[in-house]
Amino acid sequence: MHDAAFGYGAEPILSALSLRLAPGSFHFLTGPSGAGKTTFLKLCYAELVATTGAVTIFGEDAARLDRDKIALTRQRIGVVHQDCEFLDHLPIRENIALPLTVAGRDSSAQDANLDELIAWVGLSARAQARPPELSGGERQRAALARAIIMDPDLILADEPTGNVDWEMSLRLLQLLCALNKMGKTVLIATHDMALIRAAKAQVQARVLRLAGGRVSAAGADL
Ligand SMILES: Nc1ncnc2c1ncn2[C@@H]1O[C@H](COP(=O)(O)OP(=O)(O)OP(=O)(O)O)[C@@H](O)[C@H]1O
Repeated sequence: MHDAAFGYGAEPILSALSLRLAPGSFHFLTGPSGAGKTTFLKLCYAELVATTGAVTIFGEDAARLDRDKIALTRQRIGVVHQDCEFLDHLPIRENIALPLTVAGRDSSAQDANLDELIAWVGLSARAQARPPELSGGERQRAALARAIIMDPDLILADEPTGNVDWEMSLRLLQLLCALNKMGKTVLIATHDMALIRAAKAQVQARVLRLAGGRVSAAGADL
């Protein structure tokens, strides 16, 4: 991001954003409620376009991406939304496979990979359950599996541990740390300072703080 700003109306929510998420890095994004964390993630996903300045995603100016390029770019980004929504009439296994279908890939040809991923997030026994039958922690793990089914380079997670207990938070964190160790860039928006402390024992995590529309960090990568 280079001197990027964004506002939903005339007032900027975010301004003077100049930072780089290096490939393979692990960042937390913190800040009070309403500071703009979700908005920041949406800029990283090209769901919103900077009002001024530039947001560059995988070397491309997000403001100049056409529809096809946006779709291709998003295939390289896995998003875990704050309120992980699913299609309630489909089993969780099919929900996790949905991005493959949307991208026109033959999900049946990737059955083994899909089952391996479902096992990796610990949901094999729940694969045929419908989303409303899952616990909060199971839903979060399903949302993570769906976010990484396309093998993205960048993972954006918005309060991924917001609705789960501490044990499940640690489990989700371990999955995200493992993905980072596989080379994926990870950005997690969270209020949870204990989670950040726990991550620092596992990966080289940097913390970005959003306040007053500006981002600051202790790390050298700003
Ligand atoms: N679609 C929208 N239209 C107008 N204003 C919005 C919209 N989405 C968010 N906002 C406003 O932008 C500001 C930042 O919202 P955002 O959701 O990015 O904050 P946040 O830091 O993620 O908050 P939280 O921690 O509560 O999830 C808030 O004042 C919010 O009301």
